[in-house]
Amino acid sequence: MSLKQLKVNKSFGGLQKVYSHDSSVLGCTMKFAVYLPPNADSAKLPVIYWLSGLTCTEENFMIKAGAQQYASRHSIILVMPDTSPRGCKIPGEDDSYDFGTGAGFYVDATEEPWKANYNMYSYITEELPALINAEFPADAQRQSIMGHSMGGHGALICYLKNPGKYRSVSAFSPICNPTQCPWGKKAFKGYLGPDEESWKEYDATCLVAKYDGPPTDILIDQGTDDEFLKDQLFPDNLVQACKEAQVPIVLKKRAGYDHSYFYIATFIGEHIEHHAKHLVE
Ligand SMILES: N[C@@H](CCC(=O)N[C@@H](CSC=O)C(=O)NCC(=O)O)C(=O)O
Repeated sequence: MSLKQLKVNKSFGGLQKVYSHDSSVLGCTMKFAVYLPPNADSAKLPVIYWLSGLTCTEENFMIKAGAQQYASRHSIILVMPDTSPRGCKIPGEDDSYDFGTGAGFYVDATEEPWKANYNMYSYITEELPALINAEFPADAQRQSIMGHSMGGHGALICYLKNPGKYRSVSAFSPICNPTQCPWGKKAFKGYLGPDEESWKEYDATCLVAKYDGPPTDILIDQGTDDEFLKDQLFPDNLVQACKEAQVPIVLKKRAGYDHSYFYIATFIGEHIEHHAKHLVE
């Protein structure tokens, strides 16, 4: 799979690395970051996948969240992929911050000219884990997923569409009901076409009604001063849908916090602890 190490830095006794590889489902070269805790050469370890938001690369969470100290403490591998294919030379791919490059929305596109490359759902749930499990000391039976904003939406749909595949899910300020907000409508129309029924397959608030997996608490974190809360995120819609479907969910509201990585860094330790409860036996 042409895995190439680009960077390595020692961090909290472990190694923070960046790799590139050729992705067959995305048809381009992709980068991802991986944090290997101190004991990564002596045992198969659990993994948490982190999905970033709009405009991010594999770098934002790696350098801003301060997650390595908690992953080191709990002996968990962190995997931090990029947020879209890059450099595919699709007309318009770099025209806006919320569609195309940096905005893959974790769907498998069905529309031209995106469908040959914009298959982030398959990349995150299939191709990347296969690579991680083959090349790193990862325990394929112990994986969880979390993310932020567009990546929080990604984490929720990957969890809900694959009962049992991920032991736990959490999200910071996720786009909870993308079929109803401007970011989601733009992305889904572009990647999935005009049939709004097909969009529901990638909307957490719509998917909970069908969820029949383990009844693990979904953990949602939301700052009350988030600049995108009112128009884009709609956490209360997801909570209501979970209540109706009897899917357990915990929504933590954080007074005064915004949408930034300063907020994520404040609470990432709690999220990794939440996942550790499900991953570390
Ligand atoms: N175009 C805006 C919005 C960009 C932005 O805020 N991106 C967030 C994620 S938003 C939802 O997915 C982000 O994580 N940015 C990277 C960072 O390091 O903060 C703008 O540019 O302001």
